[in-house]
Amino acid sequence: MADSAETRKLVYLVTGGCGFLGEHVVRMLLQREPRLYELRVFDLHLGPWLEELKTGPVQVTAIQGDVTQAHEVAAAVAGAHVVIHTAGLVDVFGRASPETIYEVNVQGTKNVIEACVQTGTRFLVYTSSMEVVGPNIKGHPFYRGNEDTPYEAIHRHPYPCSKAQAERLVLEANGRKVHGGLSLVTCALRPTGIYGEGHQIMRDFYHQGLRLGGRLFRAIPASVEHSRVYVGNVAWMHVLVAQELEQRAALMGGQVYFCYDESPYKSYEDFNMEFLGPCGLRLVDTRLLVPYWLLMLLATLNALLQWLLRPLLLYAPLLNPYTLAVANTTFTVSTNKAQRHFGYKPLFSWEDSRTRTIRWV
Ligand SMILES: NC(=O)C1=CN([C@@H]2O[C@H](COP(=O)(O)OP(=O)(O)OC[C@H]3O[C@@H](n4cnc5c(N)ncnc54)[C@H](O)[C@@H]3O)[C@@H](O)[C@H]2O)C=CC1
Ligand SMILES: CC(C)CCC[C@@H](C)[C@H]1CC[C@H]2[C@@H]3[C@H](O)CC4=CC(=O)CC[C@]4(C)[C@H]3CC[C@]12C
Repeated sequence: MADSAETRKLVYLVTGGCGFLGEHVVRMLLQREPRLYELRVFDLHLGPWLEELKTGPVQVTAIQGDVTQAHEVAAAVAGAHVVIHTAGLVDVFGRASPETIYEVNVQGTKNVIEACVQTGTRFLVYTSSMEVVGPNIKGHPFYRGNEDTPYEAIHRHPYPCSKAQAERLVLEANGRKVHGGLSLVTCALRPTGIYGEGHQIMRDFYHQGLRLGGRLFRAIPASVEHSRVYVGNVAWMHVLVAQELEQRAALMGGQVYFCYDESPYKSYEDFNMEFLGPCGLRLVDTRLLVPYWLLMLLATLNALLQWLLRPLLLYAPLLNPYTLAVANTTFTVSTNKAQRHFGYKPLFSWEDSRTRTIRWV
């Protein structure tokens, strides 16, 4: 019954649908949204894996496009019931210029909102980030916080600034009249650091460990805790929000939700070792910590080198003053808002999430 042509009526658009998170959202929609008729996957770079999805009962339409181009976005949005906007430039390493980051993350989001308004699309789910809140430039810890926890959210880095601006635009757009006279319903999801199949930085750490003879050196004290969330659960939350937004518009419209699951609070490195350990790497004697002053010196040196070498080549290592500050500041989330508002429960247990990630690494 769920698969019959009459029940399949909805058109979804996923921007950034070929990214790390976007691919999981796309696959999750195909598995868990029985009302789906057409799924539009919009991305600057389309993945070859999309081809295999085209043989199923849902019409999968691959759209190669750029969110900074308003006309391309409007064409993709026209006729969609729901837009899940995950496209973004995730760059905390100085690979792209601040202008490009703003262009994609802020202007791109403006284009998506305006396209919804012009074409009459009513439901918009935005992938925001915990970085919209923190860690802030003062390095204040955010310990077991929720969506209402007071925190001085002050940033200088272009990535969190751009995500914060884009999130504000999305939330302010809630209630705007769209073409046809109905109201736009928007909400924003704030994942903490996402991990899982396709998490490139995890692979980079793995390869670095192999180059160092199977060892990694602890840089961040084990007492600095981070919340992390499995990509499958983040995708599931997006799908659930998209499904519930119409029925619960008054409650959910204009709201933000942290993405959370049962993944344990750990330091960035200890958490990564949950996956890299079973793959044969070890964190060298946990009492031997690289001194903070040395890390800061290296991070500053990296930033200087990046600036000096910019005219010649792109030097963008993982360690810079910003990533060091993020990695070195406790940021943990403890909330049940998503459960209270739209019945979210993680689809994948910690054990499942761990096993799937290890298999992938
Ligand atoms: N990876 C993480 O830990 C977290 C990610 N996020 C957010 O989740 C979203 C997805 O991030 P990831 O999947 O990790 O990144 P990703 O880089 O793997 O995916 C982003 C996708 O957006 C596409 N894209 C970039 N610029 C575009 C443009 N101008 N037009 C169309 N498509 C464009 C890319 O081609 C890519 O496929 C982003 O909005 C990011 O800010 C939020 C919190 C944590
Ligand atoms: C060797 C260093 C001491 C450790 C470097 C670790 C960093 C590369 C990563 C530490 C924390 C990560 C960020 C965090 O998980 C939150 C994020 C949210 C986003 O929206 C995008 C990704 C990221 C900024 C993530 C990026 C890598 C870290 C800075």
